[in-house]
Amino acid sequence: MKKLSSNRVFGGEHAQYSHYSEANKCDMTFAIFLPPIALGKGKEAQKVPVLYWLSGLTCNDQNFMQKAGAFRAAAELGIAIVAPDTSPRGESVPDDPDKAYDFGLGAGFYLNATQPPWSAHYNMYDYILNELLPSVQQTFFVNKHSAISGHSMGGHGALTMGLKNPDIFTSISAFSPICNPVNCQWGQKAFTHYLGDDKQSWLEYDACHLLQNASKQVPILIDQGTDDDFLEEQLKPDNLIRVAQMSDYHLTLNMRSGYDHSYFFISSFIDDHISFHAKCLFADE
Ligand SMILES: CC(=O)Oc1ccc2c(C)cc(=O)oc2c1
Repeated sequence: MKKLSSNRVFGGEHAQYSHYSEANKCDMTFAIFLPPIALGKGKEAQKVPVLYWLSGLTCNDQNFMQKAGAFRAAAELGIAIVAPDTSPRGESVPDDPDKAYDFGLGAGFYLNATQPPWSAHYNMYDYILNELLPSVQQTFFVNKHSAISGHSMGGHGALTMGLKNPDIFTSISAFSPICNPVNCQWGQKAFTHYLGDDKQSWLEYDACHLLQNASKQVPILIDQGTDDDFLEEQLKPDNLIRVAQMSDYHLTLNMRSGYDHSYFFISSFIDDHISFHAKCLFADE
């Protein structure tokens, strides 16, 4: 693993690293925030839990770290934050021929592609679960407790990865998530390319389907702006709420009046999400 940058922030450290991913067959960059307590400032260092943050379309490891304003709360509560990139990258990695923002580079949709040419590199699900999590565990002063959050496409990633791995993630949260990708244009385009025409195979990465079939109720918090341009056509939180009610799955959805899809919205409520995860991450201490 190679360290690319380091900054002191709120008494902790923000750093970027690069490492080779076997799943994605390319180098992947990720960012990590370590709170002061994990660095042992003046005292003995303590292992801290980790919040994984999955960013949305067009983003990389830096958008959340530089815009969300999450470090004060994470430093005070003693939580590390890890933000991976949103897709494989590099000369050998294919991109959308039309260079659209909703597919290809910057749009990995946190799944394992099964269709060529995408399947050679677009395996973000395996990368995060089987490579990034173990590497973070081995390299940094963190404990085994993990939670997951994300925005938009990354909210879809947080919901699907969290629901598929209820024994790994203590809690799931999302801002403006794509809640039902099999029923929206962003999801249908990406899933057709990455997974093929068999719509049955898409369900493995659809939060509504996964929630309906969940074996365990992992706590879920969602915040959604009412003035989000993508709310009706792409995000569809009502579909998730309907399934949750039918399945008796208790989740919290806050509709936030006047907020849009941007990091202005995320930064306004990120402290609530960090506190929500802290309750679950520290529950057995
Ligand atoms: C930095 C930033 O604003 O990120 C951003 C903007 C727009 C979107 C859209 C439209 C979708 C998504 O999944 O993520 C996303 C992220």
